[in-house]
Amino acid sequence: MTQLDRIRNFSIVAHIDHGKSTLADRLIQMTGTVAARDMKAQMLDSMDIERERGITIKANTVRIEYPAKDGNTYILNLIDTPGHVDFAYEVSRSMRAVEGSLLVVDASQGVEAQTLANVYQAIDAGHDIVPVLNKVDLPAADPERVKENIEDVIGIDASDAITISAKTGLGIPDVLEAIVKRLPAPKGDRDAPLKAMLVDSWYDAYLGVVVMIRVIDGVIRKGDRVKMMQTGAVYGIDKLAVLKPQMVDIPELGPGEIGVLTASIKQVRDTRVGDTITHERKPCDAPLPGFKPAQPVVFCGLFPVDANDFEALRDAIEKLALNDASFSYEMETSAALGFGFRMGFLGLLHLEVVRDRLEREYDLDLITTAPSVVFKLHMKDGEVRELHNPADMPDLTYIDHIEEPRIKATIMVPDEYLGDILKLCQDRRGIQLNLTYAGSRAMVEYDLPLAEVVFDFYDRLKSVTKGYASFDYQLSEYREDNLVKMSILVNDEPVDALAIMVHRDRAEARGRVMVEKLKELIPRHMFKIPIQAAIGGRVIARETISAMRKDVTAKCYGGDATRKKKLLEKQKEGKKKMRQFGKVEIPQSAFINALKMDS
Ligand SMILES: Nc1nc2c(ncn2[C@@H]2O[C@H](COP(=O)(O)OP(=O)(O)OP(=O)(O)O)[C@@H](O)[C@H]2O)c(=O)[nH]1
Repeated sequence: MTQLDRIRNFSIVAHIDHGKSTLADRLIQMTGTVAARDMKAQMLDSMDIERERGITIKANTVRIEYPAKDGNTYILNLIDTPGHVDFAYEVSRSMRAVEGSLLVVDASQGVEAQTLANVYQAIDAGHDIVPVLNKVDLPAADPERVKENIEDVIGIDASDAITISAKTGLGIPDVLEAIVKRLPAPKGDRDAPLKAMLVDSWYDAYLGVVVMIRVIDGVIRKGDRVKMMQTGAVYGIDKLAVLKPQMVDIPELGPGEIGVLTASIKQVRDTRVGDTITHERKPCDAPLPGFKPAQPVVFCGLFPVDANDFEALRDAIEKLALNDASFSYEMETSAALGFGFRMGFLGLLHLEVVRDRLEREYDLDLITTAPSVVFKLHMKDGEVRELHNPADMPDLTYIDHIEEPRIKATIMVPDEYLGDILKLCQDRRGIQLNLTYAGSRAMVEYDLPLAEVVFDFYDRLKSVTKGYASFDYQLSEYREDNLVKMSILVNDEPVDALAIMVHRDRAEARGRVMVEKLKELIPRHMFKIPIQAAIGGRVIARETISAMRKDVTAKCYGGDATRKKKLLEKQKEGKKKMRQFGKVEIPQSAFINALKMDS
């Protein structure tokens, strides 16, 4: 048995909440990789937000040593992958670094949209797949039905699926044996020139940039001088380690192995995921086929509520960018909001995570403008421009036509909610592509404009189906449509942060909803405030907030001074979350809430 024969590299693919992290924790625990006293629930979800929200964002990895029943000790490298649609690109890149997958399906639920999307990525990457039915401790678990479901919907053999409960530990030894028996060992040539794949990289406060690699051929050692084939940069390796999951130094990594290195790399942006690492002196012939870099698809403006916080915001964004190369940012000025940043994200969840971190970890109060997709403006002079911000929309007379990104969405939903889903998709300008059934669940595919999905589609989908629908999407193409910019005027002043691109046929309805919402969201002032939605110079919807005296202490007759003080303080507190537009104060929450559609 060679060294390679004792290695297994794998990932776990699952729909969100089907128990991937719990299973990973169990595998770590049962092999004694982490001493029981150091075991925290969800070992691999290292970021606070991840733990709080229970989602895995950054792919992590762990090396497990497992003494198998055949008497050999195997090295099992698990790469953890995120489950949410926004992070599909992270899934695809980690998949290329391993040979097999455990497909975890909740035995009380069955296959969901992200199970499908993730397992297809594993199949594309050429993986061998071991189906694992989790949560069999639940009374609603029906492993036999879910086996059939896997065979029907995914089309792989599930007859020897392993039934487990990651919660109680039932069946975990079978999973470990199956990894060794049913997944292939990696291939590679120790004597060939070094060829390693850059799988991931992140910023560590003590070590600087840490790079995760998978060695394909050759051997990498501490002190080696290596070259990144795509960027051409050369580095000396300072540290070589494996993750257990904490770093443990190791003198070398051979073919099939997964580990991390540090090499005085300044920022994560200097590393390209998918790049090939080789020796400077004796390089390999050809790099590995590249990865597609992550492309931001959702853009929005982020502005500090307090203009004095601009420098603090810049600082915070630069710090976050050290660790997350997947969002883009550039400075933006808005007539209404002052200085801020236009930022690009992989999806809405990504946007929320980044905004949350800025607010929480850096103690900033932020205004988020309407999320927008990238429109392509075909100008009359033949130029094609990308529009990241509706506020930058040029005069219509220069534009020949506008294209918008479309997606192919897959939605899985219990029968009884199908009608609601079809209506929701129809309302969002969807075109139905396909409708199939697996048992009492329907799988429907829609062609939808991304712009109609980025905002609150996912929330709506969850609420109309009481959480039972699952959803996944892929970008498909850019297509022409009748799109216009709708402006919102508050007290006759256009508020650029509320401008959106809409389909002309929907403009009136959207405009009406927005002005009605704003009427509720903007508090009364001492004067009348007209709120209008307009396309070009034409007003398409209008509401008016009537005037009011706003002496909040007026009702406190007599001398209750503390009560009066409290009220004034409360009002001051409220002010911090307001933004001044001309004479009108608009609460921070209005910017997002005005855009929510109730259809
Ligand atoms: N009853 C029961 N609950 C389980 C089992 N495995 C996991 N859970 C629970 O299911 C929920 C989701 O589990 P996670 O391990 O966080 O799911 P995940 O797939 O890693 O989710 P993401 O990290 O968000 O992708 C948690 O509340 C777990 O405690 C099980 O075998 N039985």
